[in-house]
Amino acid sequence: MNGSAAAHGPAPALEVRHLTRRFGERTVVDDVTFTVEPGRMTGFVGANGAGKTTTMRMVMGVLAVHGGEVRWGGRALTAADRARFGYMPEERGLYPKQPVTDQLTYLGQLRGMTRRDAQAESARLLDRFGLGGRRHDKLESLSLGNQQRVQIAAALLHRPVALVLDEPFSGLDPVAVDSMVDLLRDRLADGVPVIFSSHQLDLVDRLCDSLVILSDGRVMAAGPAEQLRSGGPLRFRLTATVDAGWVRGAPGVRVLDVEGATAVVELADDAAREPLLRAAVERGLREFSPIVPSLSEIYREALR
Ligand SMILES: Nc1ncnc2c1ncn2[C@@H]1O[C@H](COP(=O)(O)OP(=O)(O)OP(=O)(O)O)[C@@H](O)[C@H]1O
Repeated sequence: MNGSAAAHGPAPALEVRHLTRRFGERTVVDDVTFTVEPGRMTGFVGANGAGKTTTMRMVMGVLAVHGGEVRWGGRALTAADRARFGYMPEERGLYPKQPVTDQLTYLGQLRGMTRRDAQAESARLLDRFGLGGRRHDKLESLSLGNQQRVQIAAALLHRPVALVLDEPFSGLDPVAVDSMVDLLRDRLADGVPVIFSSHQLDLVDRLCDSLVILSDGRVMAAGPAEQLRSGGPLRFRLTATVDAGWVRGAPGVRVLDVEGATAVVELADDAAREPLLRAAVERGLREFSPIVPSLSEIYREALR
């Protein structure tokens, strides 16, 4: 298949380094650095206006860069590299009046596929989305969710070596999200780096291996999900045999919740763990378990 990651060996990481962009006097992307590792689904989150779309546009060469660079395979990303990327822009960009399969085939050919390959791959993708029967319909006659599926098919058609997806899940029902995720997982298994922006934190939590959190054009946190989770606050749930009110006096311990014999606490640092555990044992310890934060909690924490 033309341009497939498998045909070229595993894809390299996509590295965003000190990327900066201004509009007039305002710096809307400010020294942004993160890495999208091959085979990792990276969620790109941040409030409205944080700079996600602007960053993705610079990665894809749609918008000029005012500082920093994007690297691929250890060198500056080129237009030829980008042609092998899959991009789903915020402004979706397919033609409403054209039949679905015609425009997918055309796009595939633009990206170097043969007509036959492009037709076969668009048929396969449309089938995977349950749209096989609609392939000759005009795009505008499809529901918004189905139009979104076609947009995704357009980004995936040429088996891209990296995926940059701006809000790919918005407007999709849960079944459509799952079929899209299945397709993305196929690409991830080939070692393709995937970054997608989203406001749906529950989805990000469920799907992402890594996270980039942006606020006002700056990276607040970035890295593998497990690393961000372990770097979060030290929270524990502990249950003893007596009323848990006693934890309130424990040194280095902030009490988040007490209910009967159970308390949820946050430790100032790791040194507070041992004395707390000893005190709990003296009170008939039953449970002392770490609370692993969800990515959405990490997100909220990073933006505080
Ligand atoms: N062409 C432009 N001219 C002037 N300002 C712009 C332009 N494009 C974006 N901006 C501004 O840059 C900032 C970042 O916008 P951007 O669309 O990148 O944010 P975002 O994180 O993608 O937001 P959303 O989640 O709402 O899509 C915003 O304040 C926006 O108004």
